[in-house]
Amino acid sequence: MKLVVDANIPASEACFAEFGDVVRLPGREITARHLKDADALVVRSVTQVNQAMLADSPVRFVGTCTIGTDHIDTAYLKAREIAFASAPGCNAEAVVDYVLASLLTLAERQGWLLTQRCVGVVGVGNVGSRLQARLQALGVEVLSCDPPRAAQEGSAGFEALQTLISRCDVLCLHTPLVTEGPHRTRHLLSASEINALKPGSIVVNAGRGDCMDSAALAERLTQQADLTAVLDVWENEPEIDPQLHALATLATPHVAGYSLDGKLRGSLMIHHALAQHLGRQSPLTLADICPSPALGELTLQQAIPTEDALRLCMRAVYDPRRDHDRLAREMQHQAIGNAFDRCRADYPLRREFATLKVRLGDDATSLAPGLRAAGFNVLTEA
Ligand SMILES: NC(=O)c1ccc[n+]([C@@H]2O[C@H](COP(=O)([O-])OP(=O)(O)OC[C@H]3O[C@@H](n4cnc5c(N)ncnc54)[C@H](O)[C@@H]3O)[C@@H](O)[C@H]2O)c1
Ligand SMILES: O=C(O)[C@H](O)[C@H](O)COP(=O)(O)O
Repeated sequence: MKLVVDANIPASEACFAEFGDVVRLPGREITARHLKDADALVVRSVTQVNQAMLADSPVRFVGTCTIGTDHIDTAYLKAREIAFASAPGCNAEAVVDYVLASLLTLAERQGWLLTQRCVGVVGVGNVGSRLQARLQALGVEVLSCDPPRAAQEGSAGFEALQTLISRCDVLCLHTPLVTEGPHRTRHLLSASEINALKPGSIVVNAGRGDCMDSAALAERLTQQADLTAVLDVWENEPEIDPQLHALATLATPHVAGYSLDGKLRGSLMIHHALAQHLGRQSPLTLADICPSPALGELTLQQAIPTEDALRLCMRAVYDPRRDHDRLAREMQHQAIGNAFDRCRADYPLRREFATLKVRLGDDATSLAPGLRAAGFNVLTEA
């Protein structure tokens, strides 16, 4: 059996070599030519998997080690009866870490407290629901918008997008790219929504770049300069708009979900899906392929303001300014697309908040609820 696997998938040997010969290729370079004698294809989000790719191929299984599936023509796979699996939720915790870390960074820079802000979450799925839960546990007011869920489950607990736009200080987009049907998300935030955002508000996009009209956002940021933009995803990746890049306060190269834990969960979920497709059972677990974190534990001995403690612990694990700075630096030395992809391919090791044990001394136990709410693994002396 021959498997073509994106070279940016970690643990591909541990997860896929037992099934056959693994050919690793850069995801953007995989073409129909490579699949002429392949039985399985395992990708991430940068490989377009469609009829052009698979028409002349014997591939019977396609897996994507990602949450998003907009790069896969699932209707074509279904018509050809090619098995398909994705990795829902694999990196959702990492995206929530990214959003919390970005907001805590802006709070420090702009002089406000997270608990003073109302946050709108658009798209309350694996990512959005976890974000909502962590923010609410921290005492932050959250308004949620998810029309597909509201249609299925009833409208209680969900608001209209316009309500979030008019009431929230922070608007976080966590929608998939949906181009057809009643709940399309392409340019969900178009010029009219972007222009209606409250002056001084923050807009975060860690869903898909196409969910927001980049030109309209660039226009508002240029003309009024009264918004703060945190952008991890972009229209036309990797050839992102340099003007919008320069206007965003935090601008990262689609790495919100790039924790090692999240990527490995994605590899593992597709490993199990392929095993099942082949009628096998596999005992492989995350613990088998995921190393212990470099920083396992830290101790806080004195109570300090909660959000300072959150920043301290967060920065011991992940600081989004590092990803912002690196993209800006790489863009000075090479073409934008190369810079964007290089930052993703050579991504430094990053772990999730939950991997850090935070030990609290007797004088710091009041910090326990806030640190737990933010996702850290809190240990108290008692
Ligand atoms: N930046 C990153 O690194 C990164 C990482 C993971 C996921 N993502 C993106 O984030 C998206 C969301 O991830 P998820 O795991 O929460 O997916 P999910 O499928 O679990 O949840 C998506 C939610 O969006 C809702 N939704 C769909 N259309 C909507 C609309 N028009 N308005 C409001 N809500 C709508 C759905 O009902 C669903 O609840 C993914 O599809 C992916 O594109 C990005
Ligand atoms: O959909 C997802 O899971 C995320 O967007 C993921 O982080 C994409 O990563 P990539 O496939 O581009 O490496």
